[in-house]
Amino acid sequence: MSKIIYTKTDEAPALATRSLLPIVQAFAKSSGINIETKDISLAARILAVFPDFLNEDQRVPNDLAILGELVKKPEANIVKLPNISASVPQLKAAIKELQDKGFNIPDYPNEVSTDAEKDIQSRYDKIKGSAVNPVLREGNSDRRAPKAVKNYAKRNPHSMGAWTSDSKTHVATMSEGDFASNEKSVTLNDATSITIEHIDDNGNTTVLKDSFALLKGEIIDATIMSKKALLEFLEEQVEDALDKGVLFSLHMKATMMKVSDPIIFGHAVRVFFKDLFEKHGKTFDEIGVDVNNGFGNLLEKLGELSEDKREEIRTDIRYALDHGADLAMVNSDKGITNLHVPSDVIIDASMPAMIRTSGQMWNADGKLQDTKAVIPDSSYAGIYSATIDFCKKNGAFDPTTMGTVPNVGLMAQKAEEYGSHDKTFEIPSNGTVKVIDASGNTLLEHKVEEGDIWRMCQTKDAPIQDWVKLAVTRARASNTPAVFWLDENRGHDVEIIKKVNTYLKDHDTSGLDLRILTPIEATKFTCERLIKGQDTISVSGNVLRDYLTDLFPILEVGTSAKMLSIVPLMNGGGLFETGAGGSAPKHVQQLVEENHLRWDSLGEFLALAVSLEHFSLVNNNAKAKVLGKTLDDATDKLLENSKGPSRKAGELDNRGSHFYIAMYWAQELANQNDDADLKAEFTPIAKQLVENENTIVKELNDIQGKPADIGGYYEPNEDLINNVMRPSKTFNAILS
Ligand SMILES: NC(=O)C1=CN([C@@H]2O[C@H](COP(=O)(O)OP(=O)(O)OC[C@H]3O[C@@H](n4cnc5c(N)ncnc54)[C@H](OP(=O)(O)O)[C@@H]3O)[C@@H](O)[C@H]2O)C=CC1
Ligand SMILES: O=C(O)CCC(=O)C(=O)O
Ligand SMILES: [Mg+2]
Repeated sequence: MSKIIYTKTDEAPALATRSLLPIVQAFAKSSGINIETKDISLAARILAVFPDFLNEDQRVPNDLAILGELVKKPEANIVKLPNISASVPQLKAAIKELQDKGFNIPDYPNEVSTDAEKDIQSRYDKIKGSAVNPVLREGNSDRRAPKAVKNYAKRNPHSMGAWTSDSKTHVATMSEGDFASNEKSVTLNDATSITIEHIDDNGNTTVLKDSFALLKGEIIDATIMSKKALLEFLEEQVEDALDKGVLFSLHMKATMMKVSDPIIFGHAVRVFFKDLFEKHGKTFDEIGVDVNNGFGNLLEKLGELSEDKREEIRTDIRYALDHGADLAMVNSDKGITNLHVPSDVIIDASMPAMIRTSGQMWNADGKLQDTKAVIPDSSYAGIYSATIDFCKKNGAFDPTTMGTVPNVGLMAQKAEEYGSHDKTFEIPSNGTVKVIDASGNTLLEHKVEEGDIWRMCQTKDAPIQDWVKLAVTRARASNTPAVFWLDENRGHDVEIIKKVNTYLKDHDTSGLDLRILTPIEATKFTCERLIKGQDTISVSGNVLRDYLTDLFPILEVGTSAKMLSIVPLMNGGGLFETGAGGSAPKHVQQLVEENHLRWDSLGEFLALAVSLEHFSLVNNNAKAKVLGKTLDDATDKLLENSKGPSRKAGELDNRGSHFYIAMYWAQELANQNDDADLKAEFTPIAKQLVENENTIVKELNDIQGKPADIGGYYEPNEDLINNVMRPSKTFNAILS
């Protein structure tokens, strides 16, 4: 039987689910719509791959693998909430919590020698980083701000920091030796299989990756980040930040780019703390410091040293922080810097947040300061420098008048960089890396040096065709100009441009304004239009999809969580992502401290409405259509009446906002005339909800202000979390 799958994830969205899902299930039940959950939380994903370490009753199914199969089938209808893309520190914390709860799973091995350790590490490495989204995304992405959201932001603009032309904020990026400069790309005329080999200067060959299949028409590209060039660049930037009196701030995507970016992150930590590593490097090696997992790893490991040694090193760290360039802070009260944990500052969200705040970040004194945003690879850094230049010239964007930038993103089947981690290698010695096809021809070749990062990406042809089609469809449906953000100076983009030009001919493009511009030109073009209130669709590859769907939404509507984020699956199913934002760990902290959840489930409301509509089409279920339409109308009403969560304890929070969506939804169902059964069912429910509005809201607000116990972070206790998230007896009684 067909159903809607609602994903159980982590942190704030998972908390919200405990409150929202019972409402949705109650509303959908009489229409024959089954809403089932699949648990893809970090904790569940860990438990799922270690059945051999667990008691029978502790084992859980591998829900992610099940969904990974489902997305390839036409019946797929999945509402996907944001989940943790775990950095190593997060992974270790989750393992520890599960172990403390009696799950006998192994530690994350820091170093591996035995086969057993290798096996454990490889299981954990599959869970690490962005391990969920790439599995589910069997389609391209269509993200936009719904009209109601845009209108709400125009009427209730979020704060925007002012920009002046004398701001010292800037983006620093490499001009040579980086991924962008070294990229080579080819399109395959025929299907083949390839191996990746490293041949050292003495002629010894190591297979980096065994033979794997490629499809006809697939684009592959390979490139390197030169370690030498990177270190030189980082050293210059640390010095320049000190000279200019701006904050040094590194912006990476260590979660998605889970092999390359932690390595780059580690280099940045070592360069920033150069004297410290020169003086104590040997000690750090002895205690197994691995700053690819952030400077926090070093601080943690200091615990293994004698008190004297530890104090000596701490003194040197303080000296380095006091006399070096100022570091951007994640939490100045707690002394957590930009370099502490690779998952604390994630470029897609961190750069727009900075641009929204006058180009400033927090310094060690908790004050805002101009910033040097260090983005080593220059492939996409230009979009941020162009935006910053635009703000310096024109001032901050004005949410009350600016246009909107929907995105059509090439994402399906692990397209481009975001699918590259199983083909990314830190090179052990000088030599050559070759991609060799089944007939022994070398398709791509790079000279490499010890420490360089070599990587290869794949982009299949069918997703590109689907993406071009989606772009034309969106441009037509919204009558909006669409720009392909592609750079004719990059190897990979040249191959994509050829295909775009070919596949555009498959569609009726008459009267449409379609262009291909480099990312920098596209940024300027889009920004010029934005301030005139004009809309422009960005049609982009996978990385820019990620960057642009945080950048513009955060400027336009304050957060990407309010975006409609649809993934039309290539085999006919639907994946409905909620927003484009993450899972906001700060929100859980606030709930635990003062029982207030400021998570806004707007993204969930929007996703559910489209999921219901999709369900009605696929299953010929007219009631589902009515439910979807009325949910959308209820969402409009919620926005109109400002019933989103506040940020302060004692005021309406996530749970209160869910009460209002239920009340408005019931009212819309009572008022519609398309389905008499639903009208009859929901008329008395709407009445009860309205009559009890004050009681329920009071019940939901009165419990706030005190700590809330949910019995865990990664694996909360089901009873506790349900009690915390469903505290209104009156509301629960009406729902049941
Ligand atoms: N699709 C996915 O599965 C994604 C997962 N992630 C994961 O999420 C985690 C956090 O990522 P991060 O980059 O910090 O980005 P987030 O999007 O979680 O957070 C940035 C800020 O945006 C605001 N925000 C985001 N969503 C909401 C919401 N629904 N309601 C209210 N405010 C919201 C919060 O601001 P404020 O605190 O001011 O209220 C938050 O601190 C990481 O583990 C990351 O891997 C990240 C992106 C996408
Ligand atoms: O999967 C992830 O880690 C992040 C995804 C993301 O940021 C996005 O899709 O916008
Ligand atoms: Mg993103």
